[in-house]
Amino acid sequence: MSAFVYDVQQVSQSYKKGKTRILANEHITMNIREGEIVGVLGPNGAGKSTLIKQLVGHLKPTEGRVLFCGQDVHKQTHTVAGLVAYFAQEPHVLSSLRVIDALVYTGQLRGMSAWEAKRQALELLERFEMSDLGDKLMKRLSGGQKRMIGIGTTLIGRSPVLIFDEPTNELDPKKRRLVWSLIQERNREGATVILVTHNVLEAEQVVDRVAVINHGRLLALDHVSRLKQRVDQRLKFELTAAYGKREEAESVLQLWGEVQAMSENRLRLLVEKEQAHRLFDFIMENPALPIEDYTITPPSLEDVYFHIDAVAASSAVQGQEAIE
Ligand SMILES: Nc1ncnc2c1ncn2[C@@H]1O[C@H](COP(=O)(O)OP(=O)(O)OP(=O)(O)O)[C@@H](O)[C@H]1O
Repeated sequence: MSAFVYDVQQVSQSYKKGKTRILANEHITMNIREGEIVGVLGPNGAGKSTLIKQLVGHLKPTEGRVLFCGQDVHKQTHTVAGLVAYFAQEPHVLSSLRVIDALVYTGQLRGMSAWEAKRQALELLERFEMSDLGDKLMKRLSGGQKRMIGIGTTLIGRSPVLIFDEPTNELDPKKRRLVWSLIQERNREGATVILVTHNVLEAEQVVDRVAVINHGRLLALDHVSRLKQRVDQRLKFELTAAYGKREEAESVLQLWGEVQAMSENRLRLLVEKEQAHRLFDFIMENPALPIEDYTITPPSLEDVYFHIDAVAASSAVQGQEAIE
């Protein structure tokens, strides 16, 4: 058994579009270890889904190769299909089935008995609070309900590797939270998880490592905490100015650091760490300041995302390689 579940080696993919070719990914090299949750982030059209399709064997890379447990994905497509459950971005093909059958048949395709597949299907419907929809046709479900059943078909059968392409799109906050906790639950039971998401703030609570992709290139792959060390280490104070007093608050705060206006009465102040306690004292000792409240926020994965993107954009201008 290889140390890596996936070993992506110098993978590139070009699509033919009329007479031109689109380079969707370019020399991507990365690996996924057993038991981790890896998030794949990047803007629209960055090449995330292309990478996922290469991992599951739906696309054969134009260059390079993808190894699954040490062997080329394309030399063992049946094994990969049996071990990797994939939630695709596009609606799946089960639309003429009843909800319960979509789940049970998928479970049986993964080698479960009809009885066990039905048991797991009913359990999932209950977790989703969708037990009353079991007999409904898939095509009669709402967009979010369809997505939940799609997630159910990925989870049923307890595959050792789960790949989700934007699992929480279109879901209400309660369902999104449920999906993230189900993903973590399966991971605790041993599943390796790879997920593409635009929901950076929610993903931050769940993922171990993050791959940032843009223009088909891997810009970063690291643990969230290590990536955070790359961003601005100044503390971020978010302040609300008293009504109509934003400019007054701004002029006082400018003495302490860089002030950014976030909205009509919201300000962001970036302060060097060693200055922070003095700023606290200053606010406490001056109750007449036109500031209603404030919070301190540490760097988030979203800050990391924007930082990496900005560095890559300026490197591209300088014609310089941005990968570490
Ligand atoms: N089948 C295809 N034929 C031609 N071009 C394609 C095809 N699929 C994707 N592309 C192009 O390849 C690039 C990468 O697309 P991809 O779907 O991998 O991006 P993505 O990061 O998943 O985007 P999104 O977040 O919008 O889903 C884009 O420029 C896209 O237009």
